[in-house]
Amino acid sequence: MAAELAVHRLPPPLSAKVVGSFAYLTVKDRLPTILTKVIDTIHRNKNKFFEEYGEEGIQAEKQTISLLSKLRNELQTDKPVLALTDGLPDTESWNQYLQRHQGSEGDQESVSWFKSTWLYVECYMYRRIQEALWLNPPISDYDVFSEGKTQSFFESQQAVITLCTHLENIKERMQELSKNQLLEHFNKLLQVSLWGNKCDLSISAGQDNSQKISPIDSLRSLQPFILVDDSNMVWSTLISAQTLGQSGKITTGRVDIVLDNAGFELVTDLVLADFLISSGLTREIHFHGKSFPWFVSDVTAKDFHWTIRQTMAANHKWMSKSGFEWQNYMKEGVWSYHDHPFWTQPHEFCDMATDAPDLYATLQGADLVLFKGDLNYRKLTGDRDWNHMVGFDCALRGFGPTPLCSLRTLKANVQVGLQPGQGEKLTSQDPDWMTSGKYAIIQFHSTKS
Ligand SMILES: O=P(O)(O)OC[C@H]1O[C@](O)(CO)[C@@H](O)[C@@H]1O
Ligand SMILES: [Mn+2]
Repeated sequence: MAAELAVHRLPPPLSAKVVGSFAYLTVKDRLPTILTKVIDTIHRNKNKFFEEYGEEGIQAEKQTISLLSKLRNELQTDKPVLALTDGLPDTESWNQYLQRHQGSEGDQESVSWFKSTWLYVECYMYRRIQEALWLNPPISDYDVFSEGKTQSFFESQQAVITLCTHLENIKERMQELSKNQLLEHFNKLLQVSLWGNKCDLSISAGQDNSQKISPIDSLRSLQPFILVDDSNMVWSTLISAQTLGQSGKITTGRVDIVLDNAGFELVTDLVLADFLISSGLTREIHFHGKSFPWFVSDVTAKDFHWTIRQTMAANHKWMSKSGFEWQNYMKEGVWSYHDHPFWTQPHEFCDMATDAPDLYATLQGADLVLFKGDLNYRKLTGDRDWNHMVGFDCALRGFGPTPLCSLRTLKANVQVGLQPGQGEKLTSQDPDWMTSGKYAIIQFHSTKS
């Protein structure tokens, strides 16, 4: 890997300072659009705040909107990024990160929305939204993105029912399935979880993203759009995590799923996780979500538990049966939900071992970690402008707590581990292949690099 890095000088992180780049268009257009939608959402809920909190609620609504309008102006006029003032547990680490970014001379101007790195300013925007709410109790814990996330769930009901019915059919016959049949079902549900990632609200700045067609029937037609498919490595990692105990009983491994979006995507992850447990392939699943609302549609603890409750309450027997099963897994500790602050900070994952050694150690306890989505891929690879043929292990720059796999639909112009000529061919066929969400990867890395 070191040799490869020597050959491929470390490319710069993507930044909006490159006029016309995808980062530039995101910072110039999409982030202000998202902020405007947040302001509109808060304004639209003004009466709700009044009903719940009286005059205080109105004051808080007004104050929050003025803070967010100020934030939008800073963003649109490329002002210096400001230190956080809300005194939350992570405020210090955010402000230290900003100081490091400003360099020793404390050059404030150099860290502005269009001059700094895209990954940093985009993460920072969501943390500033949190600050605006946090500074204005009693609406501090209002989730400005909840309407979009719940809508994505409700509008995907048909697909959810199809998925839960499909899972039920497998579970009914689980004992008689051959290993090949098990592998086939695994590959299908891995791909369903992969394509569930198309449904994220930040890329569409909140536009409709519900899943309308059958998630199973569409797999065959989507197959050609998977640019890297290491699913066989994922399968063999699961199998090799199984050990034969003294008593002749097979014990299986632990899989961690670093979640991305709520709504339909979360259901696809829960279905995959249920299959891993009910097939006996895995003994335990740790889910990792966000500790506050993030990138419009990312999963918070509230979303996670709400989704299980909603599935239980469905008036479709296989859907509600799945929901009760999932609640049971949580109760028994077979499944657990975690939300370390690191996931809502701007760090590249190669810094995790130093910046969040406790989280790194947690992930080392898993036999496999699945990273869902585009933002996680950007952080795995440092959001850098890599040559597409650079190896995934090289781009990870030493991050490797345990064998890992990225399940990602491409929504940002970062992609490594392609074959010679593959990137060029895609660019000639489909110029937006890196950002349209049409293409995907199942990209694996074992720690034995
Ligand atoms: O929900 P996902 O798959 O992480 O997608 C979020 C991505 O969408 C974008 O907002 C699109 O540019 C990226 O900034 C971000 O990485
Ligand atoms: Mn997301």
